[in-house]
Amino acid sequence: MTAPLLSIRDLHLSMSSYEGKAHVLNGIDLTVNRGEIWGLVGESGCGKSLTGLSISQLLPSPPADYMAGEIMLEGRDMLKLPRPEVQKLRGNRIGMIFQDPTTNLNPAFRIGDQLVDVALAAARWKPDILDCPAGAGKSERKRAARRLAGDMLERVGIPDAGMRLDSYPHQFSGGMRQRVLIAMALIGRPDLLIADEPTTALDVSVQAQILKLLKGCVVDYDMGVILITHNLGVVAETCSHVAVMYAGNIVESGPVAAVIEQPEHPYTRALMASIPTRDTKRGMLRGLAGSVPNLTTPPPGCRFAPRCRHATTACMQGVPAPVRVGRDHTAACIHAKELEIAHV
Ligand SMILES: Nc1ncnc2c1ncn2[C@@H]1O[C@H](COP(=O)(O)OP(=O)(O)OP(=O)(O)O)[C@@H](O)[C@H]1O
Repeated sequence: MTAPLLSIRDLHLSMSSYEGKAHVLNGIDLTVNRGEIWGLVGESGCGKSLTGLSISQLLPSPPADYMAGEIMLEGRDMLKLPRPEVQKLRGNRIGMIFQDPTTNLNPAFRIGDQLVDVALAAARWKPDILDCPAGAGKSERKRAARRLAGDMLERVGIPDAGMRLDSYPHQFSGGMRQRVLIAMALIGRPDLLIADEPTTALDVSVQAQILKLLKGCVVDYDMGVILITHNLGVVAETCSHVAVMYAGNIVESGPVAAVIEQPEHPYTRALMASIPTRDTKRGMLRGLAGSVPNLTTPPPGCRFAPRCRHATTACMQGVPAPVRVGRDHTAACIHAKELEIAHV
């Protein structure tokens, strides 16, 4: 049997700050296969971005301290590999897209030059992405990288791609800049793409185009994707699977259809109930009371218990293990089964 593309097991991460050590990831388990788009959702501060940054090993240590666990990328543990090996895997296996395209493109350089630089760097690990003979000289490689940059811009839907290579970032709209970042992330043909809030800064029609583009790329490039978002609507539209995070734990995970249609963890239900729908009456929107706990001094047991209307003293006894509530569908709640019955 081949190893999954990504397998995270029991990952514990703490971050040091002036307040002390915050236990920001508290036993994360996540498996991503090729062809799957996993949505990582939860309120602000639940550990979504830190999970993404941990996979690509982009957190400096200190303040980051991996206390336990493993992050296996096709069978190789990112936490145990020597630094140059990690850089190599990050360079040729993992692509990343961040939220703000303005800060991730250099305003002083033409779009084409920035894409060419990324293509040439990626070709160090994967020479075959450049369509030129082995042993080609510097200028031939650069011409091939520019051809590839033009192809990628076209692939992500930039009109007149060849000409737009000479534009500067400020000459592009926000949606076009985000497409450039997607082209940049895909140019090295990564196996895993981590997209952290890639459409939050964009209007809804551009957001829909970008998400459609991502879905197409998963099929074309046979990648796995982790899409970090606050928006359950985006997850429902785009993802095949979802992991709901709360205060450093994955509290529910499974196929999108199962989790969205039959959420089993009280936190997921509360998140779903806070989404306005056509039927939501004025003044009737149910927000989620309270806030994510301070992770330097988290509550004992289930971290959601202080905000949960179903909590009992048993919930304070230990971190609940995920229980199976459906096919490939788990919820980390000791009351999940009984609540499921009450819910039907
Ligand atoms: N460099 C850091 N030093 C100390 N604590 C940090 C650091 N970065 C993040 N944290 C803490 O880790 C927790 C998780 O942060 P993270 O950015 O992963 O949350 P998130 O779910 O992605 O939130 P958002 O949706 O707002 O981006 C938060 O409590 C945050 O304050």
